[in-house]
Amino acid sequence: MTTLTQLASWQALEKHSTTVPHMRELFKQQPQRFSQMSTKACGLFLDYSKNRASTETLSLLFDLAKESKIEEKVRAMFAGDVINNTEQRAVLHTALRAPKDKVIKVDGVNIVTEVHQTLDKMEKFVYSVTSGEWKGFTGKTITDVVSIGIGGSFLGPKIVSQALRPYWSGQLNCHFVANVDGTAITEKLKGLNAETTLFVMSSKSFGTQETLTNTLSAKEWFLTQGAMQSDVAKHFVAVSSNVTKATDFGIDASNIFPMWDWVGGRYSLWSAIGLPIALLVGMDNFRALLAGAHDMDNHFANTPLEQNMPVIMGLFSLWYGNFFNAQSHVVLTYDHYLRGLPAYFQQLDMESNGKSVTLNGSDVKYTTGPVIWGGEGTNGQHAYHQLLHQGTALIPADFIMPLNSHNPLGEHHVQLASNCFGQTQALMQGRTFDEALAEVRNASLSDNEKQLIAQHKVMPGNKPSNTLLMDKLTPTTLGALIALYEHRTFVQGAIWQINSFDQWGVELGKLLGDKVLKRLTDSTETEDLDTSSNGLINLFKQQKI
Ligand SMILES: O=P(O)(O)OC[C@H]1O[C@](O)(CO)[C@@H](O)[C@@H]1O
Repeated sequence: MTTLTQLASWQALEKHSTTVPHMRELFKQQPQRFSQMSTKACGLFLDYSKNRASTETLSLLFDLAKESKIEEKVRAMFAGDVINNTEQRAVLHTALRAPKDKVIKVDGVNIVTEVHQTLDKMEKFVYSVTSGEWKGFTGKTITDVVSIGIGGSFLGPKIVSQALRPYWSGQLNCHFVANVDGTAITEKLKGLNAETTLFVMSSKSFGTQETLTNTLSAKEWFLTQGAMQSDVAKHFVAVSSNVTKATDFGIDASNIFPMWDWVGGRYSLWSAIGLPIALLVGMDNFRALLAGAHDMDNHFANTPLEQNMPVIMGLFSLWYGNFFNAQSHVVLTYDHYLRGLPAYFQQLDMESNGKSVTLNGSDVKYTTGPVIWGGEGTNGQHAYHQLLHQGTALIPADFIMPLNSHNPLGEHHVQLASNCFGQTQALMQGRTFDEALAEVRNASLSDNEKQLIAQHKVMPGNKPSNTLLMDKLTPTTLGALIALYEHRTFVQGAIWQINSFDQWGVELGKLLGDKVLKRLTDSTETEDLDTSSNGLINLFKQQKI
């Protein structure tokens, strides 16, 4: 494998990076920049004109994608090749949204058939619960769902349910529990009625401490509310690839929804892990979510690199990380329903591309995944946007906004849009010293004071952003949007020559946590670790400082 930094396109980009003019200049030089640097796919519109890129930049970035054999790597993923080389697994979240007639084989079995069998099982279950056919242990209809899971088995269902709030059928309410902190489950259970509560336990491995502990506590609570052990089957269902462990745990075999090794946790909301979503919005809307993602899969797999949205977005993020030392990337959603999306993209990208070893085991010699963070516009404008505009760090931004609101209330949406577009403009053009001085010209200040104020008002601009628009937030556009970010993550990982589909760093945390747990629960003083760990463990045992 040729080292990434030895590629001709990489070296050309390195040289070129020092020559790209300020974006103000680029907009002057290229009058058609907006139409030339925007694209539409799967109900999404991407304006990428506010990036530090000339036509030459773009062509060099696409050269890098070609030299990195992106198209070949995309084909390998879709075909089910074992691209997760450290776990010897195929990576086929795309199969979860493939139509019924598609054939994708893993170990000789057409997994699309299994996927659709599971979707049908979900459909029956969702109907049974929402129609009131499914009864709790005292014969009452289910009103509340408590979804227990963590990581990918939590964040996807939670964020998508939140985003699709306008599509909730209204029969059910859903509560999500992830943290092992007993406060989380205690607070969720307050006010719930065991007779009308259904627990969905989501764990691919069925071995995750937080989820097992929370489920046990939920079961204990359930049994203290007048229910018997034999009632558990009416109130506990599980989603897992480990059916044996789930049945051993006491979940009725008929209440277990399967998932598979070829789906990574952070890519699993499209599987039965999405059951809480389907319970809330109904199966038609869940299938629409899958259809939107499938549309983006087709776009990604079949569109030339130059018009390929995930490729374009992936390349730009890499451009700033590797050639301008950007260490983080901000996602700003101008829609209250999408307020959780930055956290979802954070997990997706940072768990995937937070790697420092290449596929063949050598240390990477370049920056890989950035810190992904963000929040809801306009709130962030009155907080951390200050640093985006005038801080010393370069932080590329994605602005995401539906053109039509689900709640068209007076002037709210037009004001929201003006803020969104205004921010991207301000980031791009900044404010020069002369402009700042002109603004304070008439202030009753001395010349020196005016100069000083103007100096503080200077904004360098040239801060890159993408703007993603959609007509309206629907299950379909949301599916396409999330799949877009999944593929953007793939593009970057593929260019960096890393495995975006394992998570050994997280696994080590789990392992050490288990070892510490043993020490915390035995009665002897801990002396065999480093002095800090010994000290902290022993303080915990004493239960006072
Ligand atoms: O679904 P499981 O097996 O309980 O795992 C939960 C999460 O734990 C991780 O393995 C690491 O935290 C995630 O990738 C995964 O989504």
